[in-house]
Amino acid sequence: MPRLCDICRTDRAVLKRPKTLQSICRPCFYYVFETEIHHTITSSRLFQPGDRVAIGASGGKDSTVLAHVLKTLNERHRYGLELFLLSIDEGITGYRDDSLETVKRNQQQYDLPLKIVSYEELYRWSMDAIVKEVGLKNNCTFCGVFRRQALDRGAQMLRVDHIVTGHNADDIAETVLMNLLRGDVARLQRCTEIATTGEDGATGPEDRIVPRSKPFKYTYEKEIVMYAYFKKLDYFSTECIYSPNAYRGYARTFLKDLEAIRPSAIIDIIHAGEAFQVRHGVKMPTQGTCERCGYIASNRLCKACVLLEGLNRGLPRLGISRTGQHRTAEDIPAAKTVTVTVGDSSEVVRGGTNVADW
Ligand SMILES: Nc1ncnc2c1ncn2[C@@H]1O[C@H](COP(=O)(O)OP(=O)(O)OP(=O)(O)O)[C@@H](O)[C@H]1O
Repeated sequence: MPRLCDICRTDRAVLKRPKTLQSICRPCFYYVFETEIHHTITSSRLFQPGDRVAIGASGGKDSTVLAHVLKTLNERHRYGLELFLLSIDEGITGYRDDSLETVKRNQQQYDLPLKIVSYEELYRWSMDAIVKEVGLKNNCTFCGVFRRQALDRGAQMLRVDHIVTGHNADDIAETVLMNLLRGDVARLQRCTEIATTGEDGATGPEDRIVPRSKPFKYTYEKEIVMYAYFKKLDYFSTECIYSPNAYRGYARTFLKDLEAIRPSAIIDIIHAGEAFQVRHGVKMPTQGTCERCGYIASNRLCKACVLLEGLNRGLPRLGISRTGQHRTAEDIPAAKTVTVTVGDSSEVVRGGTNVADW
């Protein structure tokens, strides 16, 4: 006798929900997945009716599912949002050029306006050129700092009120662990915030900063992969060719091991991060404005301007702190894989790739 769905008790269960381990049918999975995100959006009051919202669209599974779900919820619950896709072209041949083709197809599929902003036009440096200069080591520092600012600049060009990104619960729990292990109290305090108004969550001058939020804050990566698979969404699943972010790799492997024993570990770590409070009197960095470009900065110059100056002066190591160092690809302890259970079998997928094998 087929097992019935733990939620509706009517249809046949076809998947095990990664977050709760319930056996459920496909319609109930869509319903709980979308409804939890709707609840996150409304309980955190992320948007106002009439808001223009840019979805940070990389073509990957998270932002593709985000575009799909946000469009669905916007229509279903009449949020009254005007949605845009905003893509940053970092200039990584064989990776971003391919994923941007996916975003262009998503633009047609979801009928949303698309804006692409490139590092080349903003900084006169592509990541291909930066990697030639700095090598694989440390390149993620440049890419991350430039992308944060590029998203902000793109959002200003689109004149949107808000940016949303596809950061999911796993990403946030990993970040909590990383900040804890590094003893980075300032970031630990703000990395669980669902909405931020500036770089790394700091508050900056309002005219410079576009508010940013993470509607997938409580959404498990495994469920995002399942949703994309069952809905047959068109997404790009190759890992970045320059992404040797070893430290996050260790945190990720640890988190996946914990999740395998106890699925609630991801949410528990986020809740622990949310409850974290810094003792009164602990010195925290203060935010000001970059003297050169006007973007928010905790020093005289913002991080992007310091890195750019290093590149332009032929001193690419300028501005790279010890904690910002990354290792080479060989140092990554585990590939970015996701194990999901459909029916009776478990499958390991890389970045949510071979879901077609299920
Ligand atoms: N090049 C980009 N252009 C626009 N938004 C981006 C870009 N890269 C990342 N983002 C945004 O930041 C989020 C987290 O990015 P990250 O690099 O961690 O990718 P990811 O976890 O693989 O997500 P995705 O599956 O959407 O690529 C993405 O979901 C997306 O919203």
